[in-house]
Amino acid sequence: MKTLIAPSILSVDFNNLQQSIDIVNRSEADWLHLDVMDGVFVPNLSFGFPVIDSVAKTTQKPMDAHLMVIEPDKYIDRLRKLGVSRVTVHYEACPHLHRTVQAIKKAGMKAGVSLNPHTPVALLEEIINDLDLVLIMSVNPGYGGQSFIENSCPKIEKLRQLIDTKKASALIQVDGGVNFETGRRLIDSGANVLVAGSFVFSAKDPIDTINKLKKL
Ligand SMILES: O=C(CO)[C@@H](O)[C@H](O)COP(=O)(O)O
Ligand SMILES: [Fe+2]
Repeated sequence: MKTLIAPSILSVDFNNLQQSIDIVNRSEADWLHLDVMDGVFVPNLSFGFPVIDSVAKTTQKPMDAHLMVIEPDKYIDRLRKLGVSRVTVHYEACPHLHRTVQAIKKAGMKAGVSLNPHTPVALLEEIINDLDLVLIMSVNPGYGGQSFIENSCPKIEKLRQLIDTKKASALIQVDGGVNFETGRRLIDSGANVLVAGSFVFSAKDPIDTINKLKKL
């Protein structure tokens, strides 16, 4: 399948948020990645419902919410009402992961599970067939602009093997430190969806950068 690109607005200038949404709208991006952080699951706060509500009004791309929060179940209904298409929760934040995944799907959204860099893919064995997406964190979640963790490529190969063995259909998304070079290697390892934040929005020509990532 073709690689999907999900630009993250975490590192944009929020004084000019509309400008960044327009960039993504005018590009060949597939989804718009929204990083929600609660300052508890990760050591940072980002944005929540008021910002997602504003974004929802003008984005032409499906909204892909990456919840770096504890107790994500509390937010599922409001995300659905705001028009979010996919919700990804963290394995490490969900003691009742199966229940959380079912609640996301019951609300009519696609369900993803994210793994921190230290969390083995084998832990998804009993739930992989219920998932629409697995998000491999290639940095420790919490901040944009960090360097890529090399172990992410062999980890994606293991996940691809698990998905194939189980005849599952989950997409493999990767998030953190993605650029042309790491992006190429991630695709070769089996990734389907690349999230890119600072690489896109610090580029001279963000639209061209998104379109080139798409062609990797
Ligand atoms: O989830 C996160 C960070 O926790 C990401 O989505 C970042 O926004 C990616 O930023 P870059 O590494 O691409 O700058
Ligand atoms: Fe993210």
